[in-house]
Amino acid sequence: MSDEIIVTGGKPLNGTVRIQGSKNAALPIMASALLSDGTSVLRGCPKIADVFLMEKILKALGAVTWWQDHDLYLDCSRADGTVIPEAFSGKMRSSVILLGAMLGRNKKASTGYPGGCVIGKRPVDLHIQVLRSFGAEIVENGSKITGSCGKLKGAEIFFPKSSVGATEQAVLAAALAEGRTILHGGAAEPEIRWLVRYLNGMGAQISFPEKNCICIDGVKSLHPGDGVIPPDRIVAGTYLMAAAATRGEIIIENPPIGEMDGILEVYRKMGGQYHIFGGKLIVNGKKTGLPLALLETEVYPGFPTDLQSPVMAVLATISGISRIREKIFEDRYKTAPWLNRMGARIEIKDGTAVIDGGFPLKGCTVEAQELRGGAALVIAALAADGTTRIRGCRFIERGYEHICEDLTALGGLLIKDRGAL
Ligand SMILES: CC(=O)N[C@H]1[C@@H](OP(=O)(O)OP(=O)(O)OC[C@H]2O[C@@H](n3ccc(=O)[nH]c3=O)[C@H](O)[C@@H]2O)O[C@H](CO)[C@@H](O)[C@@H]1O
Ligand SMILES: C=C(OP(=O)(O)O)C(=O)O
Repeated sequence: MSDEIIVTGGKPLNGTVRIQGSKNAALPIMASALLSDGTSVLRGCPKIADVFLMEKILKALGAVTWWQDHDLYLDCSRADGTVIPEAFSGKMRSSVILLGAMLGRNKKASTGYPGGCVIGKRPVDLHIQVLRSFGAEIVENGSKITGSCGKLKGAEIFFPKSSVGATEQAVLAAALAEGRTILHGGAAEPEIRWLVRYLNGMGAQISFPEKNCICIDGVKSLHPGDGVIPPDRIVAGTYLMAAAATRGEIIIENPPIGEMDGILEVYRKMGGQYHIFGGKLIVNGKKTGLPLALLETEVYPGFPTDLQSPVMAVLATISGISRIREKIFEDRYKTAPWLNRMGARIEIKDGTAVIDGGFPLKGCTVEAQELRGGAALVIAALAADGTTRIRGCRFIERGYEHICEDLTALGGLLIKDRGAL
């Protein structure tokens, strides 16, 4: 079966776009539904492959789920399963954060190792340390992680490095644990705050007493949650980069503007212009044209690793030498050879991408090997002359609900080709 996006490029984007709900906010909030015996609602939830997969896992654990438009209902009254099928866990990184919630609920949990984008080693040692800190016994046996516990007990945890997933794991485990948990040096990404807001809406007692510190007073029970999933800052950033690469002018109707400082700063350094009016982000990418001496990916509020490949595609359109150093995931440069096939000149030297930009990009056949790398290929294809066939559309669909429709409405021409079924 064909699994391609066909892009006819060469035209500046122009028009207005709305941003879907955030994948990385929705997934841990779905996990939090396991902490109550009732029906939780996620409003404005994106209909993307990873959300559908998390829904399948919750169903395998006994939840009953349904959708009303973009509102996802999760009835977890009988979600007492303790085993995540390996076929599901291996397809998604976020499957691992269910362990804390499952242990909190059912005292037992087992899963295969998590999958997700292949962008580096991505170990789970911090997740396991976190769960052990709460008193859980965790055994790793070849392909499985198995946990058991009595009542989880609150703990003081010092994270040796910032990890979004391990922080979510700790917050989910602590919500129903006995006593107080204090997390030092956990991740500060906005998705953590969205999870906390949702859990507090369920009756959890979580606060941020000072910078880099989260305090969770465990409660005996939580009621079901009901909350909105925020717009996706990475999707907003992707469309911003698409406007920059094509020197287009677009309006983003509902940007999560408070979460985009690091992204907008880099866009501005490339010569891009924008202003905010009535909560909308008005983007003028016409003057994009300045190379970046060195862009480093950072934890929040710095420039996010998830937009590293999209910005690389933009830099390929800008004359001069730019450099990108990926500091979070050591193997997140897989898109560079495909961009080179389109006419870019990118070399990876000692963990740094050196982009000699401004050479014309030409449509050809390329292959997405992971989610954001795939989005970067879409951006390059929009800026290229001619037609590009991007294989591996399924990776892009893990996180983008309607990238073809959105960018076509902005004047790009994208067609999904699934071939004969
Ligand atoms: C579903 C989701 O929200 N995914 C996001 C999440 O992934 P994820 O939660 O997997 O990323 P982490 O923040 O945990 O990873 C940060 C770094 O810590 C390392 N690490 C992580 C866990 C661990 O147990 N041991 C360890 O060494 C990782 O290999 C990486 O180098 O945050 C990443 C960093 O912002 C984003 O790129 C992903 O889009
Ligand atoms: C790396 C990503 O996702 P995951 O952690 O789910 O693989 C991403 O969203 O860019």
